[in-house]
Amino acid sequence: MGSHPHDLPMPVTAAGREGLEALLRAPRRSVVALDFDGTLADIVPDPDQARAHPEAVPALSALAPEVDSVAVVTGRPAGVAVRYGGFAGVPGLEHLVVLGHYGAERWDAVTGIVHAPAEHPGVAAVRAELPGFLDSIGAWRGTWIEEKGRALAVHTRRAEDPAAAFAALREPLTELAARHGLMVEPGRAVLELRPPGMDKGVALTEFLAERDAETVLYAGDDLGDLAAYSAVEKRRADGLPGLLVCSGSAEVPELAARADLVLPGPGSVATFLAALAVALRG
Ligand SMILES: O=P(O)(O)OC[C@H]1O[C@H](O[C@H]2O[C@H](CO)[C@@H](O)[C@H](O)[C@H]2O)[C@H](O)[C@@H](O)[C@@H]1O
Repeated sequence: MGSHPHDLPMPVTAAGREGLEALLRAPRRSVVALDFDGTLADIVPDPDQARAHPEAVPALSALAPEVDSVAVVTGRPAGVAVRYGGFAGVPGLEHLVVLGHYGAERWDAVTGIVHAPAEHPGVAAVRAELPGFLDSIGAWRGTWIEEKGRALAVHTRRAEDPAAAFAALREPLTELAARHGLMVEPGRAVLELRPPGMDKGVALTEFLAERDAETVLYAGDDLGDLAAYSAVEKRRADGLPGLLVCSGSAEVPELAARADLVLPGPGSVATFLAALAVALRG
């Protein structure tokens, strides 16, 4: 990987280099949008123990005043991401926005309020059926259900063979979800049953339109981030610059293959964001 004049790592694609140049040239027209788990927070076996990397919030609070806005775009409930990220009341992050549940929920630091739609009725039905359903198809030891309020996630990271459990559960859970008007969102050793109609691409596109942004930097690590990648690629096809950053892992090669810049995990993402803040401050 080459180095940029501002001591920033050089994106490997021409489109990515254009995106970074545009961000450096016009930061006030730029949005920085980031996924939470795996990008700002290291992956851990228990989702309740996930926290922002110690360098992530200081980097974001240095960067946010230099750009139009910073948004966290996550599959987590917005309030959970705010808590686990430690995002509330941080100097520099007074205008942070957290788009939770793949954009169905929104928390604004300015108000401290989460806006959310009514719960999809299929979630209650799946909640009632899921434990028995998993038993009936032969529970994989170590799989467990995360209660997400507006969705339910079946985790396989703690199973004896996480990849085999994921593969075996994917089709039956997709059928269960479809019976109740839900969809399955696959992720890193997780299959989430959630309402359709929103994804990170829609959420990001709407946020960029709201901000009238010219340039976007999007960083993610998981399959759910591919929709946001597609949104940035579509904007680039329309002549609007963007930079796609991947918080890399062996678990999700699909994202690295489409990224302009692959960084080895949340610690490196935080270092990159801090360097970007320094470069923008001149
Ligand atoms: O969109 P994200 O911010 O990346 O959230 C997606 C899912 O993240 C969580 O699961 C992932 O992180 C866990 C903690 O590190 C890990 O144990 C799990 O294997 C990962 O898939 C969260 O629990 C899910 O609800 C989110 O959908």
